[in-house]
Parts: sequence; C-alpha cells; structure tokens
Amino acid sequence: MRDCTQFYIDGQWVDPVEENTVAVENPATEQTIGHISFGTAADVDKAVVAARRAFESFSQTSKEERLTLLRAIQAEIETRKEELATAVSDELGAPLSLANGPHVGLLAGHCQKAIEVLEGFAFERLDGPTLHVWEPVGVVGMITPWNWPLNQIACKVFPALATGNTMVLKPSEIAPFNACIFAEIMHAAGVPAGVFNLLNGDGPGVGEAISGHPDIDMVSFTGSTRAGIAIAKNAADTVKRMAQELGGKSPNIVLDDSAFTKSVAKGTVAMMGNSGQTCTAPSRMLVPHARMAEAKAAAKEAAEGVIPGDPKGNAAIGPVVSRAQWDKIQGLIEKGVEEGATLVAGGPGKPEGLETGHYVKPTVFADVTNDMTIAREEIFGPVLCILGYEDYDDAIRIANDTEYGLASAITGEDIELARSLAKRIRAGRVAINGGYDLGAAFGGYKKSGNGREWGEWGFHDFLEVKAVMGHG
Ligand SMILES: NC(=O)c1ccc[n+]([C@@H]2O[C@H](COP(=O)([O-])OP(=O)(O)OC[C@H]3O[C@@H](n4cnc5c(N)ncnc54)[C@H](O)[C@@H]3O)[C@@H](O)[C@H]2O)c1
Repeated sequence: MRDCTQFYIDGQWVDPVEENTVAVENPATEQTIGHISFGTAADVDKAVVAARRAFESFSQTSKEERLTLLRAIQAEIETRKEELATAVSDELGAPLSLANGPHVGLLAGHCQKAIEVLEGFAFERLDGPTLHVWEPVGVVGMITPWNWPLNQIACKVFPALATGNTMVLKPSEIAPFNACIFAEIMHAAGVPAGVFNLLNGDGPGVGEAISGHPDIDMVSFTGSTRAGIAIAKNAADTVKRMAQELGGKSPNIVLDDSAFTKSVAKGTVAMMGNSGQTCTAPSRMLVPHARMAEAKAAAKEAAEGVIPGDPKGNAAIGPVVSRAQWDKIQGLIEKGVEEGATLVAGGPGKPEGLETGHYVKPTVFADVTNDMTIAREEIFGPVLCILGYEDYDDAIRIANDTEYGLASAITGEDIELARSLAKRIRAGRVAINGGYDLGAAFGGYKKSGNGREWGEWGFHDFLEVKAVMGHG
C-alpha cells in the first residue's frame, strides 16, 4: 500500500484539518493501491498563509539562488526516477516503458529547460526613460489533471519557481502519488519552507477553495474545458490572473503527397499512445476523399498492432484511467456506430482476455463527418476518427470547424504547402511532419484555453510587468 494522507505545507508533512481518507485505484487491476486525504478550505488557508509568508523573501531571491535550487531539484529527480515511473504506472495504468520514458522524461526535460531559460532570462529592460521590470505574480494556485501528471506539474512549478513565485499545488485526486513523491523531491532539494505546498482533494473541496481564495494571485489550471470555465467564474470576483490549458480535438491533415500508408499508420499509433488520454492527441485524421479506402486499410492494420495489456508487461497501451472514463468512451463509441461512421477497427466492449481493468479496444472510425458527435467531442480514449476532404481549402475548413484549438498536425512532402496551411490553422500548435520541441509554446486557441506553457513562454505566464518611468 502506498499512503500519502498528509499534506506538504510550510516545509513539513502535516495532518489534514479534518480526517477524510480516500482510496486510490490501480486501473489495470481495479484494486486499491493506497490512500490519500481529501482536504478542505481550511487546509487551503493554511497553505496560502505559508505561501504568502514565503513570498516576502522568495520573490527577492537572485537568479543565481533560484538556479541553484533548480539544479538541486534536477539532481533529486535523477535519484527518484524509478519510483516516479512506478507510481505513474500504478495509478494511471501507463505501461512502464511509457512511464519511464516520456512521463518521467518530460519532468526532467522541463526542469532542464527552466534552467536554460532562466540562465538567459532578462528580468529588466531599459526602454528610453522607462525601466520595465518583470516581477513574480505572487502566490499561485495550481490545479492539474491525471493524464500526463508529472508533465503538468513540471510545466507550472518550474517556471513559477524560476520567476520567484510561491505556490499551492492540488494534483488530480485520481493520480496523486507521483505528486507526493514530487513534494519529497522539492523538500530534499532544499526548497525553502512555504515556497512549494501540496494538498490533495477534489474539485469541489479543494479546487474551488483555491480558485476563489482572496489571497491567491493567480490560478494556473490544466484540465477539462468544463472545469476550466467553472474555475474562471469562481476566480472572477477576486480578479486573479487565470491561465487555462484545456481540452482539444486536434486535426491531423495527411496531404496527398505524403508517404501515405506510413503517415496514416503513424497518426493512428500516435492517437492510441497513453490510451488516447492526451490533450493534444491527433484525434481527427483528415485524408483526401479519394484515398479513404487506402486510409482505412492502413489505419486498421496499425490499430490492430497496438496491443493493450498489463502495464507491467510489454503491452503498447494500458487501460484508461477509471471506470467513469471507460463508460464515457464506450458511450461515444456506440454513438459513432449509431450516427453511421464506419467501424474499421476495435469497437465496443473490452479486448479479449482483458475482463479485469478498464481496457478499451484501439478503435478506428472512418467516413466520419465533422458534424458527428465523435468528431466534435473530446473522447479521451484510444479512438481515432478519419474524415475525408475535397481539397486543401476544405481540409482547413474542417480542421478549424471545432470549438477547440489546442494542437494540429500536417504530414506531407511539400514543405511550402505545409507551411502555408499551418498559417491558416486556428490552433496553438502545428506539428509539421512530427515536429517536436520542448522549447515551443504550448497552449490553446478558442475553448482550449488562454495560457502558454513550456520553455520561455511559461515564464511569462507567471510574471507581472512593472514600468518604472523617469528611471532614466
Ligand atoms: N491543454 C492542456 O495542456 C491539457 C493537458 C492535459 C489535459 N488536458 C485536459 O484535461 C482533461 C482531462 O483531465 P481531468 O479529467 O483530470 O480533468 P478535470 O477538469 O476533471 O480535472 C482537472 C483538475 O481540476 C480539478 N477540478 C475539477 N473540477 C473543479 C472545479 N470545479 N474547481 C476546481 N478544480 C476542479 C480536478 O480535481 C483535477 O485536479 C481533458 O479534457 C484534457 O484535454 C489539457
């Protein structure tokens, strides 16, 4: 059993104000693997008092002091990598290879990036008679989801720390243990008391107390658009800064001149990774109408090669995170069949031989039209929709016909064409031929949010700008 029933507040592990112990499940075994406590507004108050007090001195630390701290955190991460990966695998159901690879890799990667950015970051600029100064926002409330839990903590904590803020983190109640280990890492690295605080709980109990708290200056939220809207409304009365990283329904435009079978297969496998539980997942594949049959064959073969199974074995994907997610995904798969999409691979029910655990068959729908529910709603499971387009104008029209705008992809040989299409997509990210960069801005247009994380972009989310006029 893995128990983390205390909260990390003001540099120590403390009991919650009220006892409320809740079990955490392993989605592969459906067994309880440990317990956390759900906090209340009283616990949030304690953490905010600590963070506010710590802000006095931490906001005045030098760049060098914060660099030393980030390097110490980096060294501690190195010593705890295996434990972090095991925790993510146990609570999320991620295959160990994925947990050891990208899940922990992104935590370490964002720490390294924060160090590099901080080394070169200018906190002051003289513009004629005026000195512009970038200062920390203050006490930041951070609310994160379960799907890439370490990545989302890293995207917020490292830039906030690098820019001199103090913070109160509430990770997802569904995958909390990796965050408990992270708090131990922060402690072992010598982060001053009150700078980083962690408490567990759910949205109504702790999340709302954070978003409405009068002494929290900013909320940085990653999660569903539903919760993001609720949090922004609750935060409005205190006029705190709000950064939202929300859902997506990202298009992947496969151009006629691409290595077609390979591109379709790659896009299919990319959709299934992390059991489809990725906000940037390329969930709408757009192919020329004339090549729909070819796309179906390639996607079917690729999806059938993605074998779900025990996260501790060699499976390509594990289960989805919970019974509630499984039910939601099944409902949407059934909706796809009902609305007339062609089921090419997978479908309703559990994969053969995997009755225990929240396993979903890697599923591909083709001949999908953009008005179908499966093309509009974020499924957050291993379910790909393939849609046909007439020409490139049509492809752009379909790509942009969504309330989301988080990510997108274009695959093709003609780089000039890809670049020109990239300009017309209304989304925060466009990956041309699998392009990827840890320093690239990460954030959404439209209902996918309004913040920007990763690299230098994340620093600006956590900074105020002060103009000192007459400075000379
Ligand atoms: N844009 C991004 O960077 C990004 C990254 C990862 C995940 N996501 C999105 O996250 C969603 C999946 O994660 P999830 O199911 O954990 O999302 P969720 O919105 O249900 O929960 C996210 C977090 O918000 C908290 N929360 C929920 N309701 C709240 C409320 N009313 N007030 C305050 N806090 C509240 C939860 O306890 C959790 O910590 C997907 O929609 C996915 O696209 C977005």
